[in-house]
Amino acid sequence: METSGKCAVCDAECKLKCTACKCVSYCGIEHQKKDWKTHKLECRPLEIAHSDELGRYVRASRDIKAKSVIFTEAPLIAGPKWCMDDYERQEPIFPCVGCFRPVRIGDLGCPKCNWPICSPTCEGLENPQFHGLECAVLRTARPIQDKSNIKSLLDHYRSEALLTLRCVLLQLKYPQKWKQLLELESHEEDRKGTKYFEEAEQRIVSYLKANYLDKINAESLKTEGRNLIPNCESKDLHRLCGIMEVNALNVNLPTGVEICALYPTACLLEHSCMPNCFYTFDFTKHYKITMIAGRDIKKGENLSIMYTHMLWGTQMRHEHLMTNKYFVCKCPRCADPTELGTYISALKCIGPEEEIACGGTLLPKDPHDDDTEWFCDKCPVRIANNQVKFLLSNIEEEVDALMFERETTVKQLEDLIEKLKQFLHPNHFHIFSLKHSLIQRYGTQIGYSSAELSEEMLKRKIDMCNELLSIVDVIDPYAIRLSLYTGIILYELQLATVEYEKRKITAAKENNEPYDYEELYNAEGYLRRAKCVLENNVDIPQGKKFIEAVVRSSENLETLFEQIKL
Ligand SMILES: C[S@@+](CC[C@H](N)C(=O)[O-])C[C@H]1O[C@@H](n2cnc3c(N)ncnc32)[C@H](O)[C@@H]1O
Repeated sequence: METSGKCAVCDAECKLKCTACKCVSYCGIEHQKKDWKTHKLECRPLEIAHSDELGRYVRASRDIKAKSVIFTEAPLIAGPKWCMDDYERQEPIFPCVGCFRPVRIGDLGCPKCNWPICSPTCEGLENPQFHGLECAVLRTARPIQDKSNIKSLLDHYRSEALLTLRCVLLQLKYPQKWKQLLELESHEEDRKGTKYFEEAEQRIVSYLKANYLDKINAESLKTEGRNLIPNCESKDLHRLCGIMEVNALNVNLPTGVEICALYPTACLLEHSCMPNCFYTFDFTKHYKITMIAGRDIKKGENLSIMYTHMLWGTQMRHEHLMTNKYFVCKCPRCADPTELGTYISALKCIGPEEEIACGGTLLPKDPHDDDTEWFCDKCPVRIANNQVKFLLSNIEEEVDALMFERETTVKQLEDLIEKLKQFLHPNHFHIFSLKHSLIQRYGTQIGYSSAELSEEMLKRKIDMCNELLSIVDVIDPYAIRLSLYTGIILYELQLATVEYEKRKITAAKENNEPYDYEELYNAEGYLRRAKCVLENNVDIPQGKKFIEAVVRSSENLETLFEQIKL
């Protein structure tokens, strides 16, 4: 492909580009060879393109093999979570301004600005990409009067405003990063008047201006005749909030703290409900992101990640993408009322008359339309979307209440599943999450240990695992996004299968009958697959825990095989 540019070696106008990444130009083969040692470190199998529908997007510039690293990059900026719920704002735990380690607000403060820190020797305090620059701004605020009042402390030290401040300050020391940041999509016009805009106004924009930025600039205007920090009018700060809303990736640290980061290339990947890439973060190297191919990707294919939750139904995903990212996803799953035959959003029809259930399934006519009708595939029943929404919001409350309980019991989960089956398709995402919890309790909860489970219960667990597997295999066939969920299902399926088979082995021995190994070989296969899909989760505590459990189960199964063969 030929496009004009300047030679990376001699700066001459030229038309040849590196054929692999198409990002760097050369005047000829000689200079390309000369530059290869440097360029190969950043030569990436991608190119950035533009369309009216997507804005900028990224596509593969050559075939990419599954599981290969597509690129690694450092963030433009990282900071504490910028968009919080009310309950999060009341938490007295604060991410250290230097390194995000969780600390108690009011305990220890930065020696210069007094914002919460983990230790006066924390490395991030001097680092301009973390607290180094902002410290000079934060110390200009009036000191807090009542340090014993947690509420005033939380209002004075607003961690949610720091990322916006860090973005603004980028221009002072990192002009190239600032330029890249401003090139990111902000949907600033679409945001105006939304509740997110209003919230950002109250919690971030007016707070930063009133307490820090306006004062600093008024002072510098007086003494130096210029704004010390340019581009920090309300509209500029709102644009930055828009950039964060549309692009920021959440980074869940092993400490449980959630932070947000913006990346120059990773933030350009488009959304798909069936993405072909996934990413991991390096917590030791300042939150570098690594983008990995989730499956084989063909040259010319767009690279995609998932911006929303894969286990939500289309209407919830649609609402999230519309209100936070301002677009309608047109992927095959979103366009199909059955969601690729999984029926993950489907309801049960109660029939035209209350007493006679028709056994049919209710589906939305147009999953994207807020006024859509839901129709039954067996009888003439039609339901308005508002009614469905009302039913689902009540169900969601009930499911959440149970899931957030400290010790949810098997009985509670079984009862709620039975109750919800009257209204929801058995594959519905609410039932999916309850069943996913339940399979992990069969075999572990007091009174339900493996040995205590009846044959019928073991069978039920096996069936449930297979049902869940059949859903994830359709919506995430390469376990790109649901790898942990899938790994857990496979692990639990194997546990129940082995326990069931052990009993069959004992019975076969007692009756002097031959034993058929098939199911045990299947269990071996579940473990192999679990190991493979969990690979992506080595860096997260829950993933690590399950990988270790899978390894232990493999050893146990090997021992069992040896014992039977004796
Ligand atoms: C994280 S940004 C991606 C980069 C962006 N296209 C740009 O030009 O900077 C997200 C925005 O890209 C667009 N986008 C991403 N995926 C899309 C999709 N599947 N369909 C339509 N627009 C999409 C939307 O405007 C969305 O708000």
